[in-house]
Amino acid sequence: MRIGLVHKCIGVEPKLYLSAIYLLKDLIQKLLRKLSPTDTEYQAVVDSLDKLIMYDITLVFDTYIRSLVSEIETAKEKSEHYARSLEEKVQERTRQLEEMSHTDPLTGLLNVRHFENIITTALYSAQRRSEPVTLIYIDIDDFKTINDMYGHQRGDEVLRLVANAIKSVARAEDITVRYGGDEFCMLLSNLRAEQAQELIISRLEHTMTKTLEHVSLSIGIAQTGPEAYIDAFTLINLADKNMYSTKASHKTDKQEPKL
Ligand SMILES: Nc1nc2c(ncn2[C@@H]2O[C@H](COP(=O)(O)OP(=O)(O)OP(=O)(O)O)[C@@H](O)[C@H]2O)c(=O)[nH]1
Repeated sequence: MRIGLVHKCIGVEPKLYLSAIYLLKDLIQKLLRKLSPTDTEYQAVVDSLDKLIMYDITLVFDTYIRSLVSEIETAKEKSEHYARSLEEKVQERTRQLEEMSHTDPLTGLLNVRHFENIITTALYSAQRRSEPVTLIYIDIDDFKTINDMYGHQRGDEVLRLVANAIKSVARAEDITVRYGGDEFCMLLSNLRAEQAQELIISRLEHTMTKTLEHVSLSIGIAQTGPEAYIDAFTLINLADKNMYSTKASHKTDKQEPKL
């Protein structure tokens, strides 16, 4: 008995199979006609032959169709799998692009554009919870001289090292930003200025002495809340102003940065 799957595998089309089997039936009928002694006997054998051929056709077509259905299902599964992996890739790429658009490529800290988008929301959240927020403004002293004396590449390395020091002292909930060329900000949630001095700034200065001993930072600090709140712009300006006071005091005993 022929099996549809085999027909399919060897590429026999259903119409070819049908024409072959009808040709065979015709030949057998002609032979039976000659061999049968009576019409009744001939008709009985032809009826049996018809049933046998019908059985064969049914079997062949059943297996043929089943094999086609299974092929379609496999193709469907493959295309669904492809669509799923494509969707995952698009999602991952979108996440990466979003992260890139929020991040400063040199230091990996948040960029100023994204910071300006999120600081107001952060302050509103703190106000809703009646929590203090402290902003630290950091500027590298004489960074231009570092570039001039040691080259732009070394300057970039210093920026990365300062950023790493900032990241290493920040808590998970803090926002760390490259604010401009050699300027950085840290927005510290639920922390007062005195606590920030103790917990963050002193640790940052300690880390700096270990990694970049002769590079000094000017740091300004400003707090808002929990009694009254100022807006983001005023908070940044206040910390910046305080940073400049520190810088002015650093300028009085100025030394060249050594790397
Ligand atoms: N290597 C490097 N330099 C940069 C980058 N962005 C800005 N700068 C340089 O940073 C320098 C900042 O110089 P200033 O604003 O004069 O600051 P400063 O020399 O630190 O002086 P003070 O702030 O007064 O201590 C400029 O010379 C910029 O060209 C950067 O991505 N990489």
